[in-house]
Amino acid sequence: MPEDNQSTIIQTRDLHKCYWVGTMPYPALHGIDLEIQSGEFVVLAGRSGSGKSTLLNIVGGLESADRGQAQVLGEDILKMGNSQRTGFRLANIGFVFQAYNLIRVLSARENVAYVCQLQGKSKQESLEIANHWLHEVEIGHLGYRRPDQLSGGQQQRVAVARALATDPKIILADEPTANLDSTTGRHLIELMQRLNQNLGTTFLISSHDPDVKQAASRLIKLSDGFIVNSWDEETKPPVSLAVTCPIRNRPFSERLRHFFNPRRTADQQKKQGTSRHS
Ligand SMILES: Nc1ncnc2c1ncn2[C@@H]1O[C@H](COP(=O)(O)OP(=O)(O)OP(=O)(O)O)[C@@H](O)[C@H]1O
Repeated sequence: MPEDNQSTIIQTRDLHKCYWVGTMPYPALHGIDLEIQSGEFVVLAGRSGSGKSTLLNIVGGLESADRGQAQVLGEDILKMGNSQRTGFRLANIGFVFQAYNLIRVLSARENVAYVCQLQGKSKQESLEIANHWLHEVEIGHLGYRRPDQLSGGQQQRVAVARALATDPKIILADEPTANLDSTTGRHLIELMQRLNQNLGTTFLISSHDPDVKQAASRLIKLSDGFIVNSWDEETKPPVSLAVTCPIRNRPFSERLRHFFNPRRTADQQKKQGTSRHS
């Protein structure tokens, strides 16, 4: 059961992220303040490009941010070095991706066991854990099949078993039903809900899928990199891309350009920001 005394398990403050393609900035997040309590089943909704994956990736320690804080289980994940972050992820966070991301040459149970071996468990113990979780996600009988011998829904169940096998506090799922037909997607989300209720694992899921949104204990709406209360709410234009995309995070060529002609860079960014929101 979810913990009665909920505590904040994920918290971000003023989180900014901008991607660069050559000299063009692509702002993704604008000052995101997020709070997730342990045991919640939260869905991040928003149209394509609204920043859902970016937010999940930063919270999961897969990407850096330009500015702000991201506390996961009380630790500032943005301040960790690479190896510390990898260890933290392995111990505390399970990932489920839209494209399953299974290792093609390994069987379902080997795929699940692999993450346990990364945690330092023996092969035998890891395979036993894998069997347990494959049964939990109702495909225990398919453990010896490779991913290409499984349906999309079955592969995603393997991915969920793999995410759970390390006994994480948090599962981050990026569009987990996007490649599944609606019935299979519904079954998967019901399974995730059940696991959330039985194990108390916190789920943060990004999705466009109405069935997933329906299942949420809380829905967070993202629009153009902002959290909004309703889809009608106008998002603030990224007036200050110069702030969102700090100089030190820009590509070298862009830093040089800015150094020689800061005005031109600001104008270029303003134009870019205006065109994105016009
Ligand atoms: N690697 C990248 N390089 C450049 N721009 C990127 C990159 N990744 C994301 N972006 C941009 O950042 C913004 C947010 O993208 P993100 O993938 O987080 O959105 P999303 O809501 O997850 O979209 P989708 O639902 O299509 O997966 C978009 O404008 C996108 O084009």
